Amino acid sequence: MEGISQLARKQSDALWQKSFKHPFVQGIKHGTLGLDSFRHYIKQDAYYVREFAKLHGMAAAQTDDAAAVSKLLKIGNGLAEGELQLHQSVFQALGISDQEWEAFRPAPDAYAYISHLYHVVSRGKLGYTLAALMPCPWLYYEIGLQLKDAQPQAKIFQDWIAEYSSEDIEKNVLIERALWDEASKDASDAECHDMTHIFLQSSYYELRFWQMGATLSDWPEQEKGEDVHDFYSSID
Ligand SMILES: Cc1ncc(CO)c(N)n1
Repeated sequence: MEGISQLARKQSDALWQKSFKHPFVQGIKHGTLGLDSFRHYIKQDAYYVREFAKLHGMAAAQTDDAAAVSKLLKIGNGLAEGELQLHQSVFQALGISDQEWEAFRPAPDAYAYISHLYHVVSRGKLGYTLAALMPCPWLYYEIGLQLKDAQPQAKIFQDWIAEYSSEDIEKNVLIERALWDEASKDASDAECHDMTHIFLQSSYYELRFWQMGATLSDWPEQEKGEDVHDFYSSID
């Protein structure tokens, strides 16, 4: 029988294809992405991954199966250690100072994605939680597969590709898919429908994350004298 993970992946395929083709992803592959875009993205992503690691602790609290608790905490710990290391080396390469990081606030799209994850996790059901969390490692794993033979000139892009084409990410995807399929094996049709929708929502936020990087989108900065009227002019 087809598990929930396979069903959700199929239903989100059109959105995933948009991520694969996104100019931000293609720009990393070909080494043509502007460093200002990557810089914006990587700060948002350092915030994202830190919260994502914390969310694994909350996911672990939603099961009494000791093996599942251990797997989720281990993945969360790996995220906190491994990926944050990448972020730190990239921060250094891009000259992002401690002071700049202290002043950092998540942009609307990063904030919305993380808020969505906390919202779903707060429902307290592991199946729903994994539906929300899974597009993150899984989409990046598939992007890693597609980019692994690319040789962009910049070392930061090479390192980024290496991170997401590692065996670790593949293992994590398989472990979490199995946990999700198992947690959902007795789910009703309505619950399956909810979970595939949650997976689709996260997939949509993944797409927005690339777009946020590509367009440098952020809150209007009144402190810097940015004209808030300009910011809203397209809405009037
Ligand atoms: C936004 C986002 N999604 C997924 C991953 C994969 O860990 C990441 N680093 N950032």
